[in-house]
Amino acid sequence: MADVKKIAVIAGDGIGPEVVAEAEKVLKRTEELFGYQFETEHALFGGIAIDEKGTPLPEETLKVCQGSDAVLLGAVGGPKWDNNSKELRPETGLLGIRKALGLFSNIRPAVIFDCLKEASTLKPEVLEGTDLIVVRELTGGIYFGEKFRRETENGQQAVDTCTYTVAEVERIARQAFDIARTRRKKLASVDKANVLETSRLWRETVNRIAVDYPDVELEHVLVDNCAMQLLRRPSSFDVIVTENMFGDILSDEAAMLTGSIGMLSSASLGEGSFGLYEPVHGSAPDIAGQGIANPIATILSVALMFRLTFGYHDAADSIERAVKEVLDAGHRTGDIAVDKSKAIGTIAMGQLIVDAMRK
Ligand SMILES: NC(=O)c1ccc[n+]([C@@H]2O[C@H](COP(=O)([O-])OP(=O)(O)OC[C@H]3O[C@@H](n4cnc5c(N)ncnc54)[C@H](O)[C@@H]3O)[C@@H](O)[C@H]2O)c1
Ligand SMILES: CC(C)[C@H](C(=O)O)[C@@H](O)C(=O)O
Ligand SMILES: [Mg+2]
Repeated sequence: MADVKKIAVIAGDGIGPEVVAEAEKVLKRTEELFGYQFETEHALFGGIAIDEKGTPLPEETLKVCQGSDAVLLGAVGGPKWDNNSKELRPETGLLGIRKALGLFSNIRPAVIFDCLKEASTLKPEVLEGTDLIVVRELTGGIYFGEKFRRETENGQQAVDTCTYTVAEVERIARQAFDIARTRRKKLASVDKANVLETSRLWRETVNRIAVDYPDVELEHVLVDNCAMQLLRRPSSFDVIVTENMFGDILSDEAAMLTGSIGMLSSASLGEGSFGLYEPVHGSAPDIAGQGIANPIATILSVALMFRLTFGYHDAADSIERAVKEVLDAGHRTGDIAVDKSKAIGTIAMGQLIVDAMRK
């Protein structure tokens, strides 16, 4: 019997449905070319789920994800829901789904396509050879610590708590070391150990785990310095491992090395092969509905799904080669176009990539 892979598709808000539609065409083309079989099931998530179901993460959406081999996610959020209470925010649904599915590790590769060097705001010679992965801890830290407000004699006070346990740091550190082992064997652990207690625990724990990985060169970098070094010497980084909020910020910064946040894919993983795949970017309300969003981050997220969850390396290679070919041929969406007047739209870019896929 054919091995049919179940994929939950949660397109979300803003440009989410626009870029996910192109990624679904890539799934279809993969079936035709390679004979793999996918069964997709769509579910409501984010702002649209708040509007239609009264909650950003409906129970049935979670069930669809839990009953699938992988999840393909677009993006959530938008001004319409920005003033809602915490429970009725699309972003709360995103944190909820990551936690509920046990996705503690978020892999965000930033790879430079040679032909896009001129699209970056950095000088081409600084970018030369840049190929890094941010491994972001995804279910701990200040995102998930206790939050509340209280009245004080100086008025209202808001509290966000940052916590990490040794076990939480250990599992993400091991994963980052394992990834580094398959690459250039360099790991930068990023923290703020000069100020934060969670960072001191982070550093101690990473140092302890490092003993099991003598072949991997480890450096500790303070987060403010890392933000600067990423622009100064991006090619010297191989794998960067860091806590939740630092990883959020540094991965958006790393996106600009590649020319646009519209290029950055991601995988969120737990203990097994199950994964949630999404572009690093958000719902981009400023361009939503115009058909101009770059679908490449989402399409490359499908390639990551093939590699990391399904082991379909031939299909992943095909997608990545197709993206490179289309870019090499000079096709650009507005975010990566030097000459904006020649930019093509989301659907045109998606179709070019689908057409360039080969066995
Ligand atoms: N994973 C997610 O679902 C996710 C991630 C980040 C932000 N968000 C949410 O998205 C909303 C907008 O956030 P933001 O504006 O800070 O970040 P954003 O990533 O949505 O947009 C930042 C900038 O990048 C551009 N951009 C993003 N993706 C693009 C693409 N594929 N092609 C071309 N240009 C692209 C946008 O037009 C915008 O100018 C907020 O509600 C935020 O909470 C969601
Ligand atoms: C939308 C938001 C909650 C999310 C995060 O901070 O994790 C986003 O910025 C991301 O990078 O996936
Ligand atoms: Mg982010």
